[in-house]
Amino acid sequence: MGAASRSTVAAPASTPVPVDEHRRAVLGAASELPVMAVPLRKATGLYLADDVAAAVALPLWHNSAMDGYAVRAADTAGAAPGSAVELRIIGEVAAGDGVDPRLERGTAVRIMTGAPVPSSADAVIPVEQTAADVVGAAWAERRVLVQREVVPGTHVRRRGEDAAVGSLLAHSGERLGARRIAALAAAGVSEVSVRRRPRVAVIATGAELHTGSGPFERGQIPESNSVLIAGLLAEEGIEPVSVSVCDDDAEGFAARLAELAGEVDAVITTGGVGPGLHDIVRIALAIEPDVRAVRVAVKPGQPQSFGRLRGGAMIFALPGNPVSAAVSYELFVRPALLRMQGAGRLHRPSVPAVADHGWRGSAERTQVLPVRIRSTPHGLRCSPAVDARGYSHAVGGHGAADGYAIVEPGRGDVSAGETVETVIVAW
Ligand SMILES: Nc1nc2c(c(=O)[nH]1)N[C@H]1C(S)=C(S)[C@@H](COP(=O)(O)OP(=O)(O)OC[C@H]3O[C@@H](n4cnc5c(N)ncnc54)[C@H](O)[C@@H]3O)O[C@H]1N2
Ligand code: MOO
Repeated sequence: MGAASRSTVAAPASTPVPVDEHRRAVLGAASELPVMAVPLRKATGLYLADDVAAAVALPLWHNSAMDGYAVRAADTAGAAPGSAVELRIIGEVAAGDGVDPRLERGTAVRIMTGAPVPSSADAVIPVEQTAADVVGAAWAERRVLVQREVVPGTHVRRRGEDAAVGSLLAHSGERLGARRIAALAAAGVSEVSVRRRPRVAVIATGAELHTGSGPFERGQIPESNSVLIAGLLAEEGIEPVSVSVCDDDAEGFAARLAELAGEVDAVITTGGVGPGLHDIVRIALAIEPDVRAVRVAVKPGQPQSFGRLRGGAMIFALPGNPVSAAVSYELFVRPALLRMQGAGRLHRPSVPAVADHGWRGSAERTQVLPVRIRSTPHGLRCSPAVDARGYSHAVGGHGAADGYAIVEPGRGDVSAGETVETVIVAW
């Protein structure tokens, strides 16, 4: 069936759906992806599907926090500048040494930072707090002068004080960032259970789109939405399996969708969701029973479709206006992709910022305004990165935005000095 014969398909229902309601619907349609075991060192950026316990204690051994002397604290009783206690040095333990020299009364062991503290010692004296060794030919002939009394535990990092064996170091739903991965590596974990990353295809639609560097014939524009969406995915650690640009051929687009629907977990399209004659995405999706066209009460990003294609993949059909596509991705697609990965946190934190300049608000829709955000000693300040009167096309200004101001419907205009909620998306 050609584009013309489908152009009578109804445009999205005209009652706009509030942002929260649409987000709930999108998240409700997103299901978690399968769990797999991966080597810890390959798991950066993935989300845990299980809690993870420390396989070994942290630290693993009582060990020295200083280069110095391992002693029995009781042997230093009475030590003071001017009345030093002399201890006989019976050996040395460096980091990595497996030796466990036995300290008798009045003895000490030269020890390095990180080396296991001998079982019979209970404190470490930093080398700076001792007087020079009396050097002889062998360890047994050396002496150290201690000028300060120490209590048991001094400069000893106790086994398990950071984390006991079996204690939970990470929880299901948490992202494996570098810090978390290092903690698990230190605790002897070598493999983790995670959800796999979504396989995502990106299709930008529009006959005007030119993917080269020009020259541009009248009506053509440089294509940027596929670059945007692929980049946003990459920021989340998702490498799209395919990125394509498709002209306004409804049949070709439908065939491509059918092909992808069995191969990927999600398809993200941009453009072609409006009520125009050539809005082929809306037209092609009209025959999909589980895909819904909606008008969301958001500015920008009103017309969009989402749901599940018959082949199984989720589809997010975003508006073609670049800022509308970016805002829709941020509000709806990103949380859905996170839900698919089993992430515990689906939304970025909202942070208040004071408006440097006022702007025109939106009476009926949630306004998502690209803003530049700056940090001051008195908190965050923000100013519009685009002209708030109309910016869904303003891909240039949007590129300079650090985040979005989220202004609830009905709030009206924002005046300079007022506080607004923002989400930071680039810093
Ligand atoms: N009669 C009506 N017209 C429009 C309505 C409406 O309600 N009634 N809604 C407007 C709104 S709001 C939006 S948003 C757009 C949605 O339209 P489409 O999704 O069909 O987007 P297109 O028409 O394909 O493109 C819109 C705009 O964005 C440019 N674009 C598209 N794709 C790209 C790309 N990959 N890279 C760069 N720029 C792109 C395109 O050239 C257009 O300028 O509909 C309004 N109209
Ligand atoms: O919803 Mo459109 O995205 O306002 O430009």
